[in-house]
Amino acid sequence: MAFAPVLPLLCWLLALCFAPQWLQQFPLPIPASLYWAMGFVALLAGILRQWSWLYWLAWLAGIYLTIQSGLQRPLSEPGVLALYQALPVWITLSAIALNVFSLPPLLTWRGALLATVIAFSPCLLLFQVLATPFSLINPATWFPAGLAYRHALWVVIVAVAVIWIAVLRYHDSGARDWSRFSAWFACLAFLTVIELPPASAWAMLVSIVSLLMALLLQLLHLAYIDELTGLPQRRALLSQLAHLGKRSAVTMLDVDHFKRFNDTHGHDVGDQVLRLLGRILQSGRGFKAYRYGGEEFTLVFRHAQRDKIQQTLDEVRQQVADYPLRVREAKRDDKSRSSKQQARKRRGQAQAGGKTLRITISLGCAIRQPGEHTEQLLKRADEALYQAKKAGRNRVSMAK
Ligand SMILES: Nc1nc2c(ncn2[C@@H]2O[C@H](COP(=O)(O)OP(=O)(O)OP(=O)(O)O)[C@@H](O)[C@H]2O)c(=O)[nH]1
Repeated sequence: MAFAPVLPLLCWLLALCFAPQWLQQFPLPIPASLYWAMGFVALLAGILRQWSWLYWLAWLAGIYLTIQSGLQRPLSEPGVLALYQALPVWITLSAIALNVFSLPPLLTWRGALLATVIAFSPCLLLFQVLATPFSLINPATWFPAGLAYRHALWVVIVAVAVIWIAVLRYHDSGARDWSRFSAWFACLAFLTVIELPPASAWAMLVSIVSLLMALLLQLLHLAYIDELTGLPQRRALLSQLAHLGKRSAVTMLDVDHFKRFNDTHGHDVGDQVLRLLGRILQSGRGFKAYRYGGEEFTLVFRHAQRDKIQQTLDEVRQQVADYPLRVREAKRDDKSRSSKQQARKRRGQAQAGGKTLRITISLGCAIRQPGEHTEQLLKRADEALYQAKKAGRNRVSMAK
């Protein structure tokens, strides 16, 4: 899913390679409608409080404005070539800066000023066109014009893209970061096919759609993914249960003595345990895991093979029990154990020497019976979990 925002870029590049005439014939509503499209995405991002998108939309709008005002003329005109050759440098440096530096909240004077500067700074390059005699830089004198320049540009695009992709893969980046990569790539790719009439509109469209896709995926993420464990949360579970097949099973899973664990080691270490569980369950095979709420998780199986399910659940239980959890925790004395104030103070603290802890989980599983409603199925799984707790914890209990 993280790569989805790159798809519009790939489609456009494929069309550029294999059907450029189709791109030229396709009636694109330009240029004002693209500003409207940017405005729409900006409005959506604002409503969803995803401010970082607004910086990138300001960046895109500035580039488009500069292209529309300065590059819709023959490259042979004085200054136009200089603008054409300075623009990729600006696009790349500003995109890197937007990615690397932490941006202030947009609704502060610093944020608003920065967004304005981002939007209008490429227009400064227009001075290369509008006031050639006063231009301070003239990249046209740095590189030879023509085909050699295009080839050099492609070499630079590919080199930067390879490094960028490596960084995104290394950080396991999400759709948001891939959409920004896509927008940067589209803007630069446009400069290599500048003579195709609607190329700038296509590049902008690709960039806007990439940013929009990432925004919608972010929305989906906020609605369905639990921030702490990275697992889908109860809302996602309920929509999955609505389409549960006849042959299926549900397991409720709960960390043993988690309250005591929290009280002893602090809320931060408790969170660490939930994160670890999230990782283990996410990598589990044969089921889909959800965070039901608190320290409870739900596993959904899409088959009803009792022995296989029991074996899988036992493996998960054993994997958790065997996992040595390395934590750094605060030192504390016995008195503070009972003090709520101290416990609150310890939240957010993770100091002193490291320690290895072990946790266990209990699991209760119910296999769906013919005609059984999912609420009833969940209830039976919950009862089985209760049985597992009652029988001494760290075990799997299968409902009858
Ligand atoms: N650290 C952390 N603790 C949480 C979170 N959500 C719920 N909890 C804690 O989980 C604990 C749940 O405790 P209980 O439901 O009493 O059950 P338990 O201590 O696990 O005992 P048994 O289930 O009987 O083994 C409470 O102390 C909650 O504060 C969370 O997101 N992070």
